[in-house]
Amino acid sequence: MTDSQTDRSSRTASETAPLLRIEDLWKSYGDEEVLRGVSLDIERGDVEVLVGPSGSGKSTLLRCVNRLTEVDSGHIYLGDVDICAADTDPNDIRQQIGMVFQDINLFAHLTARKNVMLGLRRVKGMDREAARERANEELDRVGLGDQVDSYPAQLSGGQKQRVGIARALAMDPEVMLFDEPTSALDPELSSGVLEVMAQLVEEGMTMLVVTHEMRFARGGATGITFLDDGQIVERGPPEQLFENPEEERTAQFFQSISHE
Ligand SMILES: Nc1ncnc2c1ncn2[C@@H]1O[C@H](COP(=O)(O)OP(=O)(O)OP(=O)(O)O)[C@@H](O)[C@H]1O
Repeated sequence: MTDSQTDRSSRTASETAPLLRIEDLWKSYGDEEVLRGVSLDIERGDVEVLVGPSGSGKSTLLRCVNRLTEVDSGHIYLGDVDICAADTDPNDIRQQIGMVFQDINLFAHLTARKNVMLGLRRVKGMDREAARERANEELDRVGLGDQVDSYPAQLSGGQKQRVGIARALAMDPEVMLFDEPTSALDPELSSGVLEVMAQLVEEGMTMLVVTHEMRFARGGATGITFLDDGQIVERGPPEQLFENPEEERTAQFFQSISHE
């Protein structure tokens, strides 16, 4: 058993307040109700995988958690901070809740190290040397210790994605959000990214992940949330959703993706 698994199983009652609480979230675009009363508690060390059909609202939910999308109503708390409150600075939230997107948006004119250093310098206010050292450490953590001086054009898609992960980790986030981090990558390039994500699971990182990688969901998730038409249909441990779902819609969904 790893340390992180021990930590999860030995949590005491006083420590069980969720790290992230999503409460009755509603979001529409025009007439389309995309999130319809979503509530979800994520505890420290949880790895929650969001699955659901295309257009069910998975990305929108992640974007609300990172304040990239404003909610219509409902609340999201990180600890006791209301992320959605008008006086909460989105930039503070984005340091504490790192996000990795499907599209890899690195600065092309900066090396991997400088891409990671940018936030450390500008947001954390670190001096150049400290930021350089920290960037090296984070790139090492994602297996790119030998690529710190490479420019994005010299890196594979999977390596670029790992630079993006290192950049988010450098902010010391409490939670990491992943929005289909491997779906733009060929299978062989995905594996390095999935290995880094598995390593973060081992380290006990709290993660909310949208992915079609069902092997990661089965092996790495502490919970699976099945979202359909903007509502949570079922949530439970991976064994339940994969093997013994309570809801017919969940069973149909997992059957449909097993034929893909
Ligand atoms: N900025 C936007 N403006 C208008 N409609 C949007 C916007 N973002 C998302 N939508 C719509 O909201 C619905 C849910 O989109 P969302 O991307 O959250 O779904 P998803 O479950 O992540 O889908 P996918 O698996 O295809 O990425 C879709 O119908 C989408 O077209």
